[in-house]
Amino acid sequence: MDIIFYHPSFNSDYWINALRKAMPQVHVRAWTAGDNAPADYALVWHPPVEMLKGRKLKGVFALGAGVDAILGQLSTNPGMLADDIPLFRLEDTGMGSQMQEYAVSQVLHWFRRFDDYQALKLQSRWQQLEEYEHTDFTVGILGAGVLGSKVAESLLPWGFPVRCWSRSRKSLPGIQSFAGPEELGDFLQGTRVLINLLPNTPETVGLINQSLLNQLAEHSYVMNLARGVHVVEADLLAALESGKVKGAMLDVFSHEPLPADNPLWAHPRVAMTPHIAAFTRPTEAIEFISHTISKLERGETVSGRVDRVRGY
Ligand SMILES: NC(=O)C1=CN([C@@H]2O[C@H](COP(=O)(O)OP(=O)(O)OC[C@H]3O[C@@H](n4cnc5c(N)ncnc54)[C@H](OP(=O)(O)O)[C@@H]3O)[C@@H](O)[C@H]2O)C=CC1
Ligand SMILES: O=C(O)C(=O)CO
Repeated sequence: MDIIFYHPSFNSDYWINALRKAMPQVHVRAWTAGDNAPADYALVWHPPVEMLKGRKLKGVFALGAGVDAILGQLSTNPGMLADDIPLFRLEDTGMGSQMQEYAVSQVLHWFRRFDDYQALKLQSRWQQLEEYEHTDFTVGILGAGVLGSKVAESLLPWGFPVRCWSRSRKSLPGIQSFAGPEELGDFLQGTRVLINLLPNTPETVGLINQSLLNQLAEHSYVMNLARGVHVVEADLLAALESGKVKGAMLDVFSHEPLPADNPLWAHPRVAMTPHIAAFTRPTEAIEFISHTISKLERGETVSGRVDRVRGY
């Protein structure tokens, strides 16, 4: 069996060696331009079209959780991957716990008013503020998939009311589930902290806009951990100006790196990180991929297959 590997920024030698160790019976090679030799599987992130075009593969693995980039490539280059070649993505593989750390630390930061205390500190002011109540700090998570459900679970032990919104109804202990567009309004009403973990699809682009933000609780907080295109930046800035939204924590942006003249950089109530909420962890990712390939080779059912029509 042959596997080809391409990632624009990962250390290919490291990955190839680790893949060979995990699957000693398999020939793994880094794909380079002009390599048209046959392969059974491709492991990719932002692959050049020519890498996949015309290949008769048994499967393609995206080396991340989101498949918006590769599906975007496919929509402009339909011949890049035949419809019958399955596309897989990484499910958790160590990203869940990273998302939990990010979300819990930021929710606690807002809940304990460290943002307000930092602002006071910058004015050299010693002032004790009124405490927030857990009951006024409902956390609502957009997306209750692999990562959203893990984030939801991690917030429960801290005493926050937690709810999630997804396409299908969930049954997660202690978490209120809202499903579909008809229940979005009820989900937003009373949500104080909104965490986004939706995939980037035609239905979710621009979802976090003026209309959605207006439905949140007063002095709410927005955390975007999914994709920049989910948020209409001008609407978020307006909601911050009006005070409807008190603070935002953004990991992802419509244009990455965020251009130097973007007003989000200078906004005092916007915190940001450069798309680091969750990294692909090689050990866990390779375990997932090798396990999935073994099952596919045995004709068994696997999880992680992307529904290309649905978009995630
Ligand atoms: N910032 C970063 O470093 C990283 C960001 N990400 C982003 O996180 C996203 C989520 O990852 P993951 O949890 O693994 O994805 P999943 O596919 O497991 O979960 C997606 C969730 O979104 C819900 N959903 C999708 N479309 C809609 C819709 N139209 N209306 C309502 N709910 C919808 C799904 O509902 P249902 O369950 O009913 O299908 C599901 O609950 C990725 O797509 C990626 O963009 C991922 C890793 C790192
Ligand atoms: O896995 C993903 O989708 C990512 O965004 C990793 O940065």
